[in-house]
Amino acid sequence: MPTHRTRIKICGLTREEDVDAAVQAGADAIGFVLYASSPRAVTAKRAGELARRLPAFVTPVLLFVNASPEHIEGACAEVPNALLQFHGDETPEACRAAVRPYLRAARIPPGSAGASFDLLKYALDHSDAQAILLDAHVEGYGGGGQSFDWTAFPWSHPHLNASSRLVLSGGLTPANVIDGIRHVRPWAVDVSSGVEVSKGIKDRAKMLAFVAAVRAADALIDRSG
Ligand SMILES: O=C(O)c1ccccc1N[C@@H]1O[C@H](COP(=O)(O)O)[C@@H](O)[C@H]1O
Repeated sequence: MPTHRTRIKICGLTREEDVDAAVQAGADAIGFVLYASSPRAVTAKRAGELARRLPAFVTPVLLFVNASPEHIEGACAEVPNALLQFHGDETPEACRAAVRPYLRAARIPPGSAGASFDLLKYALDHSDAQAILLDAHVEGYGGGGQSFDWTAFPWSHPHLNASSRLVLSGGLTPANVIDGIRHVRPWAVDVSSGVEVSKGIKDRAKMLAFVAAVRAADALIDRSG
């Protein structure tokens, strides 16, 4: 019996058929990118249309990068049950001001520089976030298909892991997600590029393979200790 069921978010969806396929594959959360510079950007109205396809217990996530309070409020009006994801340079105060549950992205520098990122301080500064979403530091803020060094941090620190506050993202694929879960032991994983045909267009077979790999990790990795 698995000791943990890793939650799965699939992000950057733009089409009805991809939303339906992601839900059928077993995603727990579906992300919509409300950042105009992203190739996966959707408008607030479009996010609302797509989110209304989601069944109960599948959470819509609205991703923002340095958005104005008006933009956030307008998008929340379209998707009233959304969890927010702040993926830019937002301060803890700006995140809190949205008065919604949110994920806060931490953008980890590549390679050995990752170890110099003070993740504990970051998590404490953003203690109101439901979870800290770990991503690689890339041009354009995110969605770059790049991984960071998963061995860079003391993941077993009680403030990070025992409180189930980590979401692993950044360059995850069906081929590497088991290894990522083994190293980081996150509450959830988040994928975009790794399940795509092209930016914003998802691949049904890759989404199924990704979910199957996460379930295999859950079966293989003992989280009871
Ligand atoms: O998807 C985007 O275009 C994007 C743009 C700006 C900020 C974040 C973005 N996506 C998020 O980036 C991570 C990692 O994505 P990937 O799997 O490496 O492609 C993920 O949280 C996406 O939600």
